[in-house]
Amino acid sequence: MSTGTFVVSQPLNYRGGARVEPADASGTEKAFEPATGRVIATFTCSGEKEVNLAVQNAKAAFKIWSKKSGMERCRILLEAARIIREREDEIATVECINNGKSIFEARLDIDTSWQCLEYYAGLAASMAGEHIQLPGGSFGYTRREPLGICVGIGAWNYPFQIASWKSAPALACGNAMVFKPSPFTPVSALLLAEIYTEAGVPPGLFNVVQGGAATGQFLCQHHDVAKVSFTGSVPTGMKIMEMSAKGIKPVTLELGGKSPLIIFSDCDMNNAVKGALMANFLTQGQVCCNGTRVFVQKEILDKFTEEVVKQTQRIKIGDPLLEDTRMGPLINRPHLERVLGFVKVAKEQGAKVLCGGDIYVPEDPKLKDGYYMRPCVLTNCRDDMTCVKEEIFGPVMCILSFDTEAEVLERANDTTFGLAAGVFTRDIQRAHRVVAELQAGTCFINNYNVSPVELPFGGYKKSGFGRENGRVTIEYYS
Ligand SMILES: NC(=O)c1ccc[n+]([C@@H]2O[C@H](COP(=O)([O-])OP(=O)(O)OC[C@H]3O[C@@H](n4cnc5c(N)ncnc54)[C@H](O)[C@@H]3O)[C@@H](O)[C@H]2O)c1
Repeated sequence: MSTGTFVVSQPLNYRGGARVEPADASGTEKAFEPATGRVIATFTCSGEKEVNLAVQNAKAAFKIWSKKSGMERCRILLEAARIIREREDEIATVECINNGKSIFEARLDIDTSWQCLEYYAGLAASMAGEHIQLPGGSFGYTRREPLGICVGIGAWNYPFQIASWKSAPALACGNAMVFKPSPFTPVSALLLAEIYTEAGVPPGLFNVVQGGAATGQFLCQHHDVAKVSFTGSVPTGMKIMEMSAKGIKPVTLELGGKSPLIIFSDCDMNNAVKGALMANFLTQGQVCCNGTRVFVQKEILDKFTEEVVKQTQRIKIGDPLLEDTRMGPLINRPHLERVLGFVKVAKEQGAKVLCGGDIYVPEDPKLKDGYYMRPCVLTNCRDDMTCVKEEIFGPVMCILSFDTEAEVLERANDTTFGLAAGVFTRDIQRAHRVVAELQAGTCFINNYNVSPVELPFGGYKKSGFGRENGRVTIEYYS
Protein backbone atom coordinates (compact mmCIF):
# COMPACT_ATOMS: atom_id res chain seq x y z
CA MET A 1 0.00 0.00 0.00
CA SER A 2 1.28 3.50 -0.71
CA THR A 3 0.49 6.89 0.80
CA GLY A 4 -2.54 8.56 -0.76
CA THR A 5 -4.49 5.39 -1.62
CA PHE A 6 -6.11 4.00 1.54
CA VAL A 7 -9.84 4.50 2.19
CA VAL A 8 -12.02 2.90 4.83
CA SER A 9 -15.02 1.17 3.31
CA GLN A 10 -16.21 -1.02 6.18
CA PRO A 11 -18.15 0.06 9.29
CA LEU A 12 -15.97 1.25 12.17
CA ASN A 13 -18.09 0.03 15.07
CA TYR A 14 -17.63 -3.47 16.42
CA ARG A 15 -20.11 -5.33 18.55
CA GLY A 16 -21.20 -8.91 19.03
CA GLY A 17 -18.11 -10.17 17.19
CA ALA A 18 -18.66 -8.23 13.93
CA ARG A 19 -18.33 -4.82 12.33
CA VAL A 20 -21.68 -2.99 12.45
CA GLU A 21 -23.14 0.37 11.54
CA PRO A 22 -24.05 2.22 14.75
CA ALA A 23 -27.71 1.97 15.79
CA ASP A 24 -27.89 5.72 16.36
CA ALA A 25 -25.66 8.72 15.91
CA SER A 26 -24.56 11.81 17.80
CA GLY A 27 -22.82 13.68 15.00
CA THR A 28 -20.28 12.72 12.35
CA GLU A 29 -16.49 12.87 12.22
CA LYS A 30 -13.88 12.68 9.50
CA ALA A 31 -10.62 10.77 9.86
CA PHE A 32 -7.61 12.00 7.88
CA GLU A 33 -4.38 10.70 6.47
CA PRO A 34 -2.03 13.28 8.03
CA ALA A 35 0.63 12.66 5.36
CA THR A 36 -1.61 14.03 2.59
CA GLY A 37 -4.46 15.80 4.39
CA ARG A 38 -6.87 13.43 2.61
CA VAL A 39 -10.10 12.19 4.26
CA ILE A 40 -9.90 8.41 4.67
CA ALA A 41 -13.17 7.87 6.54
CA THR A 42 -16.37 9.70 7.39
CA PHE A 43 -18.20 8.04 10.23
CA THR A 44 -21.07 8.62 12.60
CA CYS A 45 -20.35 8.97 16.31
CA SER A 46 -22.08 6.40 18.49
CA GLY A 47 -25.09 7.70 20.38
CA GLU A 48 -26.56 6.44 23.64
CA LYS A 49 -28.44 3.58 21.99
CA GLU A 50 -25.30 2.23 20.31
CA VAL A 51 -23.31 2.54 23.54
CA ASN A 52 -26.06 0.63 25.37
CA LEU A 53 -25.96 -2.11 22.75
CA ALA A 54 -22.17 -2.42 23.03
CA VAL A 55 -22.43 -2.68 26.83
CA GLN A 56 -25.21 -5.29 26.53
CA ASN A 57 -23.03 -7.35 24.20
CA ALA A 58 -20.14 -7.05 26.62
CA LYS A 59 -22.38 -8.21 29.47
CA ALA A 60 -23.40 -11.34 27.60
CA ALA A 61 -19.80 -12.17 26.71
CA PHE A 62 -18.64 -11.48 30.27
CA LYS A 63 -20.92 -14.25 31.56
CA ILE A 64 -19.05 -16.78 29.41
CA TRP A 65 -15.52 -15.38 29.62
CA SER A 66 -15.45 -14.81 33.38
CA LYS A 67 -16.23 -18.51 33.94
CA LYS A 68 -13.23 -19.66 31.93
CA SER A 69 -10.10 -20.86 33.67
CA GLY A 70 -6.93 -18.81 33.50
CA MET A 71 -5.38 -21.40 31.20
CA GLU A 72 -8.30 -21.15 28.77
CA ARG A 73 -7.98 -17.37 28.63
CA CYS A 74 -4.22 -17.70 28.30
CA ARG A 75 -4.52 -19.87 25.19
CA ILE A 76 -6.88 -17.44 23.43
CA LEU A 77 -4.76 -14.40 24.26
CA LEU A 78 -1.65 -16.18 23.02
CA GLU A 79 -3.44 -16.98 19.77
CA ALA A 80 -4.44 -13.30 19.42
CA ALA A 81 -0.79 -12.30 20.02
CA ARG A 82 0.30 -14.75 17.33
CA ILE A 83 -2.16 -13.30 14.80
CA ILE A 84 -0.98 -9.74 15.56
CA ARG A 85 2.61 -10.86 14.85
CA GLU A 86 1.52 -12.51 11.65
CA ARG A 87 -0.34 -9.37 10.50
CA GLU A 88 2.21 -6.91 11.88
CA ASP A 89 3.01 -5.21 8.57
CA GLU A 90 -0.63 -4.70 7.67
CA ILE A 91 -1.50 -3.28 11.12
CA ALA A 92 1.60 -1.05 11.17
CA THR A 93 0.70 0.26 7.70
CA VAL A 94 -2.83 1.21 8.77
CA GLU A 95 -1.44 2.85 11.92
CA CYS A 96 1.10 4.76 9.89
CA ILE A 97 -1.54 6.01 7.42
CA ASN A 98 -4.05 7.13 10.04
CA ASN A 99 -1.57 8.52 12.61
CA GLY A 100 1.33 9.78 10.49
CA LYS A 101 4.13 8.16 12.52
CA SER A 102 6.88 6.50 10.48
CA ILE A 103 6.43 2.86 9.51
CA PHE A 104 9.64 2.11 11.39
CA GLU A 105 8.05 3.32 14.64
CA ALA A 106 4.60 1.89 13.90
CA ARG A 107 6.16 -1.60 13.75
CA LEU A 108 7.69 -1.07 17.19
CA ASP A 109 4.23 -0.11 18.53
CA ILE A 110 2.75 -3.31 17.16
CA ASP A 111 5.60 -5.27 18.77
CA THR A 112 4.80 -3.88 22.21
CA SER A 113 1.14 -4.68 21.54
CA TRP A 114 1.52 -8.43 20.91
CA GLN A 115 4.13 -8.57 23.67
CA CYS A 116 1.55 -7.13 26.06
CA LEU A 117 -0.98 -9.81 25.09
CA GLU A 118 1.66 -12.51 25.57
CA TYR A 119 2.63 -11.10 28.95
CA TYR A 120 -0.92 -11.03 30.33
CA ALA A 121 -1.69 -14.40 28.77
CA GLY A 122 1.13 -15.72 30.97
CA LEU A 123 -0.27 -14.02 34.06
CA ALA A 124 -3.82 -15.22 33.30
CA ALA A 125 -2.69 -18.80 33.61
CA SER A 126 -1.20 -18.29 37.06
CA MET A 127 -3.72 -15.88 38.60
CA ALA A 128 -5.02 -17.12 41.93
CA GLY A 129 -6.42 -16.02 45.26
CA GLU A 130 -4.92 -16.70 48.68
CA HIS A 131 -5.57 -19.26 51.36
CA ILE A 132 -5.23 -17.70 54.81
CA GLN A 133 -4.86 -19.69 58.00
CA LEU A 134 -6.93 -18.33 60.94
CA PRO A 135 -6.83 -19.16 64.67
CA GLY A 136 -8.32 -22.45 65.86
CA GLY A 137 -7.78 -24.30 62.61
CA SER A 138 -10.15 -22.09 60.66
CA PHE A 139 -9.16 -20.61 57.33
CA GLY A 140 -10.33 -18.01 54.91
CA TYR A 141 -9.59 -17.45 51.28
CA THR A 142 -9.63 -14.72 48.66
CA ARG A 143 -10.72 -15.10 45.08
CA ARG A 144 -9.36 -12.94 42.29
CA GLU A 145 -12.52 -11.86 40.52
CA PRO A 146 -12.93 -9.69 37.40
CA LEU A 147 -14.64 -6.32 37.74
CA GLY A 148 -17.13 -6.77 34.88
CA ILE A 149 -17.52 -4.40 31.92
CA CYS A 150 -14.47 -2.16 31.60
CA VAL A 151 -14.36 0.90 29.39
CA GLY A 152 -11.17 1.90 27.59
CA ILE A 153 -10.86 5.40 26.14
CA GLY A 154 -7.78 6.10 24.04
CA ALA A 155 -5.66 8.96 22.71
CA TRP A 156 -4.58 9.26 19.06
CA ASN A 157 -0.80 8.99 19.39
CA TYR A 158 -0.57 5.20 19.95
CA PRO A 159 -3.98 3.94 18.76
CA PHE A 160 -3.34 0.20 18.45
CA GLN A 161 -0.93 0.02 21.34
CA ILE A 162 -3.30 1.82 23.74
CA ALA A 163 -6.16 -0.52 22.76
CA SER A 164 -3.86 -3.51 23.40
CA TRP A 165 -2.40 -2.22 26.66
CA LYS A 166 -5.90 -1.70 28.06
CA SER A 167 -7.63 -4.79 26.72
CA ALA A 168 -4.89 -7.37 27.40
CA PRO A 169 -4.87 -7.08 31.22
CA ALA A 170 -8.65 -6.52 31.28
CA LEU A 171 -9.37 -9.68 29.31
CA ALA A 172 -6.69 -11.70 31.11
CA CYS A 173 -8.50 -10.98 34.40
CA GLY A 174 -11.82 -12.15 32.93
CA ASN A 175 -13.41 -8.78 32.12
CA ALA A 176 -15.16 -7.62 28.94
CA MET A 177 -14.34 -4.27 27.31
CA VAL A 178 -15.95 -1.51 25.32
CA PHE A 179 -13.21 0.58 23.74
CA LYS A 180 -13.48 4.04 22.26
CA PRO A 181 -10.53 5.21 20.20
CA SER A 182 -9.85 8.89 19.52
CA PRO A 183 -12.00 10.17 16.65
CA PHE A 184 -8.73 11.17 14.94
CA THR A 185 -7.58 7.54 14.76
CA PRO A 186 -10.65 5.31 14.58
CA VAL A 187 -9.30 2.59 12.30
CA SER A 188 -6.78 0.23 13.90
CA ALA A 189 -8.81 -0.74 17.01
CA LEU A 190 -11.10 -2.61 14.60
CA LEU A 191 -8.23 -4.83 13.54
CA LEU A 192 -7.63 -5.73 17.18
CA ALA A 193 -11.34 -6.50 17.63
CA GLU A 194 -11.29 -8.81 14.60
CA ILE A 195 -8.16 -10.52 15.84
CA TYR A 196 -9.67 -11.22 19.27
CA THR A 197 -12.71 -12.76 17.56
CA GLU A 198 -10.56 -14.88 15.27
CA ALA A 199 -8.52 -16.02 18.28
CA GLY A 200 -11.67 -17.31 19.97
CA VAL A 201 -13.01 -14.80 22.50
CA PRO A 202 -16.82 -14.95 22.88
CA PRO A 203 -18.66 -12.49 20.58
CA GLY A 204 -19.08 -9.16 22.40
CA LEU A 205 -16.05 -9.51 24.67
CA PHE A 206 -14.22 -6.63 22.98
CA ASN A 207 -16.38 -3.97 21.34
CA VAL A 208 -15.52 -0.69 19.65
CA VAL A 209 -17.66 2.44 19.62
CA GLN A 210 -16.66 5.61 17.79
CA GLY A 211 -16.93 9.27 18.62
CA GLY A 212 -15.62 12.05 20.79
CA ALA A 213 -16.62 13.58 24.12
CA ALA A 214 -20.36 12.81 23.87
CA THR A 215 -19.80 9.11 23.17
CA GLY A 216 -17.15 8.98 25.91
CA GLN A 217 -19.61 10.46 28.38
CA PHE A 218 -22.26 7.84 27.61
CA LEU A 219 -19.65 5.21 28.37
CA CYS A 220 -18.38 6.74 31.62
CA GLN A 221 -21.90 7.36 32.94
CA HIS A 222 -23.26 3.93 32.04
CA HIS A 223 -24.51 2.17 35.18
CA ASP A 224 -23.36 -1.26 33.98
CA VAL A 225 -19.75 -0.13 33.51
CA ALA A 226 -17.49 -1.21 36.37
CA LYS A 227 -14.26 0.62 35.52
CA VAL A 228 -12.85 3.27 33.21
CA SER A 229 -9.30 3.23 31.92
CA PHE A 230 -8.42 6.49 30.20
CA THR A 231 -5.43 7.73 28.20
CA GLY A 232 -5.49 11.36 27.18
CA SER A 233 -5.03 14.91 28.39
CA VAL A 234 -5.25 16.25 31.94
CA PRO A 235 -8.43 18.33 31.37
CA THR A 236 -10.30 15.32 29.94
CA GLY A 237 -8.87 13.11 32.69
CA MET A 238 -10.43 15.41 35.27
CA LYS A 239 -13.84 15.10 33.58
CA ILE A 240 -13.52 11.31 33.39
CA MET A 241 -12.70 11.16 37.08
CA GLU A 242 -15.66 13.39 37.99
CA MET A 243 -18.08 11.26 35.95
CA SER A 244 -16.66 8.05 37.36
CA ALA A 245 -16.85 9.42 40.90
CA LYS A 246 -20.62 9.85 40.51
CA GLY A 247 -20.94 6.14 39.75
CA ILE A 248 -18.21 5.13 42.29
CA LYS A 249 -16.25 3.56 39.44
CA PRO A 250 -12.51 3.03 39.77
CA VAL A 251 -10.44 4.82 37.15
CA THR A 252 -6.97 4.51 35.72
CA LEU A 253 -5.71 7.79 34.29
CA GLU A 254 -2.74 7.89 31.91
CA LEU A 255 -2.35 11.61 31.27
CA GLY A 256 0.11 14.13 29.93
CA GLY A 257 3.65 15.06 30.91
CA LYS A 258 6.48 17.57 30.71
CA SER A 259 9.30 15.31 31.70
CA PRO A 260 12.84 16.37 32.60
CA LEU A 261 15.94 14.96 30.97
CA ILE A 262 19.09 15.64 33.00
CA ILE A 263 22.43 15.57 31.19
CA PHE A 264 25.44 15.66 33.55
CA SER A 265 28.84 16.78 32.27
CA ASP A 266 30.31 13.29 32.84
CA CYS A 267 27.86 11.64 30.42
CA ASP A 268 28.74 9.72 27.29
CA MET A 269 28.06 12.64 24.95
CA ASN A 270 27.06 10.60 21.88
CA ASN A 271 24.64 8.54 23.90
CA ALA A 272 23.17 11.61 25.63
CA VAL A 273 22.57 13.34 22.30
CA LYS A 274 20.93 10.21 20.94
CA GLY A 275 18.84 10.00 24.13
CA ALA A 276 17.71 13.62 23.79
CA LEU A 277 16.55 12.98 20.23
CA MET A 278 14.71 9.81 21.29
CA ALA A 279 13.15 11.73 24.17
CA ASN A 280 11.81 14.50 21.94
CA PHE A 281 11.19 13.52 18.36
CA LEU A 282 9.63 10.04 18.22
CA THR A 283 6.09 10.14 16.77
CA GLN A 284 6.74 13.79 15.82
CA GLY A 285 7.11 14.62 19.52
CA GLN A 286 3.55 13.52 20.24
CA VAL A 287 4.53 11.20 23.09
CA CYS A 288 3.20 11.60 26.63
CA CYS A 289 6.44 10.66 28.39
CA ASN A 290 8.77 12.76 26.24
CA GLY A 291 11.69 14.42 28.04
CA THR A 292 11.08 17.90 26.67
CA ARG A 293 12.83 19.88 29.41
CA VAL A 294 16.45 19.06 28.64
CA PHE A 295 18.66 20.25 31.53
CA VAL A 296 22.32 20.30 30.49
CA GLN A 297 25.19 20.90 32.93
CA LYS A 298 26.92 24.19 32.07
CA GLU A 299 30.37 22.74 31.26
CA ILE A 300 29.02 20.82 28.27
CA LEU A 301 26.12 23.04 27.25
CA ASP A 302 27.68 24.44 24.06
CA LYS A 303 29.06 21.15 22.79
CA PHE A 304 25.86 19.23 23.57
CA THR A 305 23.65 21.89 21.98
CA GLU A 306 25.76 22.03 18.84
CA GLU A 307 25.60 18.25 18.39
CA VAL A 308 21.85 18.05 19.12
CA VAL A 309 21.12 20.73 16.52
CA LYS A 310 23.32 19.01 13.95
CA GLN A 311 21.54 15.69 14.41
CA THR A 312 18.07 17.24 14.58
CA GLN A 313 18.64 18.87 11.20
CA ARG A 314 19.51 15.45 9.77
CA ILE A 315 16.17 13.85 10.71
CA LYS A 316 14.53 12.76 7.49
CA ILE A 317 11.01 14.20 7.27
CA GLY A 318 8.49 12.97 4.72
CA ASP A 319 6.25 10.13 3.61
CA PRO A 320 5.79 8.00 6.75
CA LEU A 321 5.42 4.81 4.72
CA LEU A 322 8.95 5.06 3.32
CA GLU A 323 11.48 2.93 5.19
CA ASP A 324 14.04 5.70 5.66
CA THR A 325 11.62 8.36 6.93
CA ARG A 326 12.18 9.18 10.58
CA MET A 327 9.59 11.93 11.02
CA GLY A 328 6.13 12.05 9.47
CA PRO A 329 3.37 14.66 9.75
CA LEU A 330 1.65 15.81 12.93
CA ILE A 331 -1.83 14.46 13.59
CA ASN A 332 -3.92 17.27 12.04
CA ARG A 333 -3.92 20.89 10.91
CA PRO A 334 -5.24 22.45 14.19
CA HIS A 335 -2.65 20.54 16.20
CA LEU A 336 0.16 21.62 13.85
CA GLU A 337 -0.96 25.22 14.27
CA ARG A 338 -1.11 24.82 18.03
CA VAL A 339 2.48 23.51 18.13
CA LEU A 340 3.71 26.32 15.86
CA GLY A 341 1.88 28.72 18.20
CA PHE A 342 3.96 27.42 21.12
CA VAL A 343 7.14 28.16 19.16
CA LYS A 344 5.91 31.68 18.43
CA VAL A 345 5.16 32.36 22.10
CA ALA A 346 8.54 30.88 23.07
CA LYS A 347 10.27 33.40 20.78
CA GLU A 348 8.19 36.25 22.20
CA GLN A 349 9.20 35.18 25.72
CA GLY A 350 12.91 35.26 24.81
CA ALA A 351 13.74 31.73 23.64
CA LYS A 352 16.02 31.34 20.64
CA VAL A 353 15.15 28.93 17.83
CA LEU A 354 18.31 27.05 16.87
CA CYS A 355 16.61 24.99 14.19
CA GLY A 356 13.17 24.10 12.82
CA GLY A 357 9.92 25.22 14.40
CA ASP A 358 8.38 26.04 11.01
CA ILE A 359 6.18 24.32 8.43
CA TYR A 360 7.89 21.82 6.16
CA VAL A 361 6.62 21.15 2.64
CA PRO A 362 7.96 17.86 1.22
CA GLU A 363 9.02 17.77 -2.43
CA ASP A 364 6.64 14.95 -3.31
CA PRO A 365 3.51 16.78 -4.65
CA LYS A 366 1.09 14.29 -3.09
CA LEU A 367 2.36 15.32 0.38
CA LYS A 368 1.89 19.07 -0.09
CA ASP A 369 -1.30 19.23 2.02
CA GLY A 370 0.16 17.13 4.85
CA TYR A 371 0.81 18.49 8.36
CA TYR A 372 4.61 18.58 8.47
CA MET A 373 6.90 20.75 10.54
CA ARG A 374 10.64 20.76 11.07
CA PRO A 375 11.78 19.55 14.49
CA CYS A 376 12.70 22.45 16.71
CA VAL A 377 15.44 23.05 19.28
CA LEU A 378 14.95 26.01 21.60
CA THR A 379 17.66 27.53 23.75
CA ASN A 380 17.80 30.55 26.11
CA CYS A 381 14.88 28.93 27.90
CA ARG A 382 13.83 29.76 31.45
CA ASP A 383 11.77 27.64 33.84
CA ASP A 384 8.90 30.15 33.83
CA MET A 385 8.37 30.15 30.06
CA THR A 386 5.21 28.65 28.57
CA CYS A 387 7.25 26.28 26.37
CA VAL A 388 9.00 24.91 29.48
CA LYS A 389 5.91 24.61 31.66
CA GLU A 390 3.22 23.30 29.31
CA GLU A 391 2.93 20.09 27.34
CA ILE A 392 3.45 21.08 23.68
CA PHE A 393 2.96 17.56 22.27
CA GLY A 394 5.02 18.26 19.18
CA PRO A 395 8.67 18.15 18.04
CA VAL A 396 9.94 20.97 20.24
CA MET A 397 12.91 20.49 22.59
CA CYS A 398 13.70 23.09 25.27
CA ILE A 399 17.33 23.25 26.39
CA LEU A 400 18.02 24.65 29.87
CA SER A 401 21.33 24.79 31.71
CA PHE A 402 22.20 23.98 35.34
CA ASP A 403 25.16 24.00 37.73
CA THR A 404 24.58 21.49 40.54
CA GLU A 405 22.75 18.24 41.18
CA ALA A 406 20.69 19.74 44.01
CA GLU A 407 19.63 22.65 41.84
CA VAL A 408 18.59 20.53 38.87
CA LEU A 409 16.61 18.13 41.05
CA GLU A 410 14.57 20.95 42.49
CA ARG A 411 13.88 22.42 39.08
CA ALA A 412 13.15 19.03 37.48
CA ASN A 413 10.50 18.31 40.13
CA ASP A 414 8.98 21.78 39.97
CA THR A 415 6.13 20.75 37.67
CA THR A 416 2.53 19.66 38.02
CA PHE A 417 3.32 16.57 35.89
CA GLY A 418 5.31 13.45 36.76
CA LEU A 419 5.18 10.85 34.03
CA ALA A 420 8.83 10.18 33.24
CA ALA A 421 12.38 11.47 33.68
CA GLY A 422 15.84 10.66 32.38
CA VAL A 423 19.41 10.94 33.68
CA PHE A 424 22.59 10.74 31.62
CA THR A 425 25.79 10.25 33.63
CA ARG A 426 28.67 7.78 33.90
CA ASP A 427 28.48 7.97 37.72
CA ILE A 428 26.27 5.03 38.61
CA GLN A 429 25.81 6.13 42.22
CA ARG A 430 24.67 9.55 41.16
CA ALA A 431 22.32 8.01 38.60
CA HIS A 432 20.45 5.99 41.22
CA ARG A 433 20.55 8.79 43.81
CA VAL A 434 18.98 11.24 41.34
CA VAL A 435 16.40 8.75 40.10
CA ALA A 436 15.28 8.12 43.68
CA GLU A 437 14.61 11.85 44.10
CA LEU A 438 12.78 12.38 40.80
CA GLN A 439 9.00 12.51 41.14
CA ALA A 440 8.15 10.49 38.04
CA GLY A 441 6.49 7.17 37.29
CA THR A 442 9.29 5.97 35.00
CA CYS A 443 12.95 7.01 35.22
CA PHE A 444 15.48 6.12 32.54
CA ILE A 445 19.24 5.96 33.10
CA ASN A 446 21.38 6.56 30.00
CA ASN A 447 18.37 5.67 27.87
CA TYR A 448 14.93 7.05 27.06
CA ASN A 449 11.45 6.09 25.82
CA VAL A 450 11.75 2.34 26.00
CA SER A 451 8.61 0.71 27.38
CA PRO A 452 9.00 -2.99 28.12
CA VAL A 453 5.60 -4.46 28.91
CA GLU A 454 7.00 -6.20 32.00
CA LEU A 455 7.35 -2.82 33.73
CA PRO A 456 4.51 -0.72 35.13
CA PHE A 457 3.88 2.56 33.33
CA GLY A 458 2.02 5.54 34.80
CA GLY A 459 2.29 8.91 36.44
CA TYR A 460 2.85 10.95 39.57
CA LYS A 461 0.85 14.12 40.25
CA LYS A 462 -1.32 15.35 37.35
CA SER A 463 0.15 12.74 35.00
CA GLY A 464 -2.42 10.40 36.50
CA PHE A 465 -2.68 7.31 38.64
CA GLY A 466 -3.07 3.61 38.30
CA ARG A 467 -0.62 1.72 36.13
CA GLU A 468 -0.54 -0.04 32.78
CA ASN A 469 1.70 -3.04 32.09
CA GLY A 470 3.61 -5.09 34.64
CA ARG A 471 2.13 -7.40 37.27
CA VAL A 472 0.61 -4.53 39.25
CA THR A 473 -2.00 -3.83 36.55
CA ILE A 474 -3.82 -6.99 37.59
CA GLU A 475 -4.78 -5.04 40.72
CA TYR A 476 -6.53 -2.45 38.55
CA TYR A 477 -8.65 -4.97 36.65
CA SER A 478 -9.65 -7.51 39.31
N1 LIG B 1 0.13 8.72 30.09
C1 LIG B 1 -0.06 8.04 28.98
O1 LIG B 1 0.08 6.83 28.93
C2 LIG B 1 -0.45 8.75 27.71
C3 LIG B 1 -0.31 8.09 26.48
C4 LIG B 1 -0.69 8.75 25.33
C5 LIG B 1 -1.20 10.05 25.39
N2 LIG B 1 -1.31 10.67 26.58
C6 LIG B 1 -1.80 12.06 26.64
O2 LIG B 1 -2.91 12.23 25.78
C7 LIG B 1 -3.00 13.58 25.34
C8 LIG B 1 -3.21 13.61 23.85
O3 LIG B 1 -4.31 12.85 23.51
P1 LIG B 1 -5.71 13.47 23.09
O4 LIG B 1 -5.49 14.80 22.44
O5 LIG B 1 -6.43 12.43 22.34
O6 LIG B 1 -6.41 13.70 24.50
P2 LIG B 1 -7.91 14.09 24.81
O7 LIG B 1 -8.00 14.20 26.28
O8 LIG B 1 -8.35 15.23 23.99
O9 LIG B 1 -8.78 12.85 24.30
C9 LIG B 1 -8.51 11.53 24.75
C10 LIG B 1 -9.76 10.68 24.56
O10 LIG B 1 -10.81 11.15 25.40
C11 LIG B 1 -12.00 11.33 24.66
N3 LIG B 1 -12.78 12.39 25.31
C12 LIG B 1 -12.66 13.73 25.13
N4 LIG B 1 -13.53 14.37 25.95
C13 LIG B 1 -14.18 13.42 26.66
C14 LIG B 1 -15.19 13.46 27.66
N5 LIG B 1 -15.69 14.61 28.11
N6 LIG B 1 -15.63 12.30 28.17
C15 LIG B 1 -15.12 11.12 27.75
N7 LIG B 1 -14.18 11.01 26.79
C16 LIG B 1 -13.70 12.15 26.26
C17 LIG B 1 -11.49 11.66 23.27
O11 LIG B 1 -12.47 11.47 22.29
C18 LIG B 1 -10.33 10.71 23.14
O12 LIG B 1 -10.75 9.41 22.81
C19 LIG B 1 -1.68 14.22 25.76
O13 LIG B 1 -1.89 15.02 26.88
C20 LIG B 1 -0.80 13.02 26.10
O14 LIG B 1 0.22 13.31 26.99
C21 LIG B 1 -0.96 10.05 27.74
